[in-house]
Amino acid sequence: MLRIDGLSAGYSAKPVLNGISINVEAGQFVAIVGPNGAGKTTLFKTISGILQPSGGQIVFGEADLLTVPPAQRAHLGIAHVPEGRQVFPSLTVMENLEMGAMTESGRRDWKQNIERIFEWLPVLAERRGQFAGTLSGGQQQMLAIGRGLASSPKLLMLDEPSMGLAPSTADFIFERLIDIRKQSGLTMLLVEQRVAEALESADHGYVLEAGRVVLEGNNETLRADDRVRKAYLGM
Ligand SMILES: Nc1ncnc2c1ncn2[C@@H]1O[C@H](COP(=O)(O)OP(=O)(O)OP(=O)(O)O)[C@@H](O)[C@H]1O
Repeated sequence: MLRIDGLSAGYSAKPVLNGISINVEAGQFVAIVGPNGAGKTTLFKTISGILQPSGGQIVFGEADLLTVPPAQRAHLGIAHVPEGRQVFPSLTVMENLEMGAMTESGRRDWKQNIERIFEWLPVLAERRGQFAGTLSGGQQQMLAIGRGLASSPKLLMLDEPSMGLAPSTADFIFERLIDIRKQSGLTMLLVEQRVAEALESADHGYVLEAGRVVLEGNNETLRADDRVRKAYLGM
């Protein structure tokens, strides 16, 4: 579904991604893990078109994504749940979800989508009339995920959904993601600093360090890898 080949990107004179290659098959849950500053958010910005890469290729389905204007990428089926949630604080929960349904498929599937989103994330149904800015961090994260789902995406990209959340709340979010994926078969791409949780949730993973993929494998292989165990799992 998504093929990234030799991608390089950065900010002005600062290179961040150095020729990385990543594959996401339809229906897969792929996690990209790595330390602070490794380039995870930069990678997502490049996929959604916020940042123009300096080299490489991104193919989504049949489309050469780098020739598609950023706003059109959402219509192709890419939903980006950004780092730090970025919900619209002065809009209600329902209005935030409606903002997510601005794509053609989101508008078409709205009735069915909203029912499923409320089923998967019931707190959004309970608080549908509440201003998003008054929600807790965990609730805002669920709203950001719900807004992504409301666009009826083919690929849901999640940038550090656990950021700034208490471990128990983060665990709850990961459980919801596993459940949503199981029930919908949706393709998901996650970037995370919480390596253990990310590799438990996903079926395939990449370790990104200083803008390079240093390891790749299915979640079992990565969790058993000595380097991953020492550097990221505290073993
Ligand atoms: N707008 C920007 N301008 C210049 N440098 C930036 C910008 N955004 C990020 N960087 C730098 O690019 C590098 C990679 O940042 P990025 O946010 O992609 O890393 P990350 O792996 O997502 O880390 P984190 O988990 O801290 O978000 C870092 O050194 C960061 O300081």
